[in-house]
Amino acid sequence: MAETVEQKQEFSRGLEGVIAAETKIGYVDGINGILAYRGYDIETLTNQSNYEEVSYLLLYGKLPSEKEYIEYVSELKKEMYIEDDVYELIKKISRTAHPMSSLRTVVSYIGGKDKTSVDPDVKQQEEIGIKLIAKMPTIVAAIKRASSGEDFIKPDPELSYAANFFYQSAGRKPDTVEAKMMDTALILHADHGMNASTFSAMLTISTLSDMYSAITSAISTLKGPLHGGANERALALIKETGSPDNAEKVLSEKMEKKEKIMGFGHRVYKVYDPRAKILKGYAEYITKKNGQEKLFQTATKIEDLMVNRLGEKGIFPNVDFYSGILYYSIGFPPDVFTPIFAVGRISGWVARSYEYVQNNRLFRPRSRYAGEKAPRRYVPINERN
Ligand SMILES: CC(=O)SCCNC(=O)CCNC(=O)[C@H](O)C(C)(C)COP(=O)(O)OP(=O)(O)OC[C@H]1O[C@@H](n2cnc3c(N)ncnc32)[C@H](O)[C@@H]1OP(=O)(O)O
Ligand SMILES: O=C([O-])CC(=O)C(=O)O
Repeated sequence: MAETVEQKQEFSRGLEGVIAAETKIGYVDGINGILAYRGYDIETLTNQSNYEEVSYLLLYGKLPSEKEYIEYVSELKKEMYIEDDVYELIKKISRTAHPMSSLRTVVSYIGGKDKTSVDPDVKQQEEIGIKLIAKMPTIVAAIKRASSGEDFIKPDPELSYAANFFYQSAGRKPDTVEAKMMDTALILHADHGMNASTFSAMLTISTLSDMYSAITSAISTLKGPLHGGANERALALIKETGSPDNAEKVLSEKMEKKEKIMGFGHRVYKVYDPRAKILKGYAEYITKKNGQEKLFQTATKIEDLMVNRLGEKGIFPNVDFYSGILYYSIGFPPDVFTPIFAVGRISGWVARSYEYVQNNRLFRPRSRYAGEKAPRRYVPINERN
């Protein structure tokens, strides 16, 4: 019998190193620690731009003119509201669900209300994507408030994307530094190559399913602790450690049990994640300002020990290690950290899914069969032991 593709080809566990798409959106250099969106490095964008502009850049491939910027922002403001039944749903499910599960359900529900999701053409996929970029902060803030038993706060059209998210979540307007920190965190999370959740969105849209479904898939994928879910667990580790003096003992116990240390390691970066460097600076600033220095000192002690032990293997803090301290210090509960990641990542999910579907080819890898050889003799039920 002729050899099949599965028998002939080497396979890559977890698709490591496999290049499955071409993109003009974002560039990740895991050896030199570089992350750039459309050619602009993240250090420049976080210093000089804002989330709305970065979102436009990811979607349309260029920085907007003043007119394009005003139009894009007003489109986001027009679409940022959610309806009363969505608030009701959020109230109901937030009694028991983790905020990431609520987010997944809410995006799916909104998709069910939108008739364009039935059989969208490519242009409609983009329009749905922009609606979701606009609504994401409103949805996540509402989930945060419902889970904490607080009343909802509607969006304020006078505020920027990041400030509005903060305002609806916290119930007060951010000061200038808080607004800048939130904006920076959202920019840093906006896009990151073909990470698992982005791949999940692209995979879904490659079947010509709709953008709501693609984003629902992405949220489901981001939730896991090996991906976006690590930020919540990284803070839990820092809090469990309690003080720098305990770090050695806590890490040794976990590593003896072969537990992964959350917020460390990366499939692509074998050096310090450039996003973690920026977030670490903000985490240091805000913990000092809020009298939570111990949290930061404990985190840096964990970092030092981890880098000493595993730096040679290319294991350093990733984006999820310091983001949690930052969010926590400005008042967000840990189970909302991964939904905040989703607020930032929504632009990348939409941009990459839209880019892909414009030049679509179904994703369909194969797996090597390692089971029993066919044909097996079928044993009737009364003869089986
Ligand atoms: C936004 C993001 O998604 S960033 C990533 C967030 N996830 C985390 O922080 C969870 C912790 N980290 C990890 O689990 C991993 O580093 C991943 C999943 C992110 C990437 O891992 P992979 O490329 O699949 O590497 P893999 O899990 O195979 O690990 C390779 C080796 O490094 C070790 N390693 C990797 N990360 C860690 C870690 N965080 N703690 C301890 N050891 C680690 C593994 O135990 C393995 O060791 P071995 O070769 O002795 O068996
Ligand atoms: O790229 C990855 O695999 C994970 C990651 O850092 C991200 O999605 O931001």
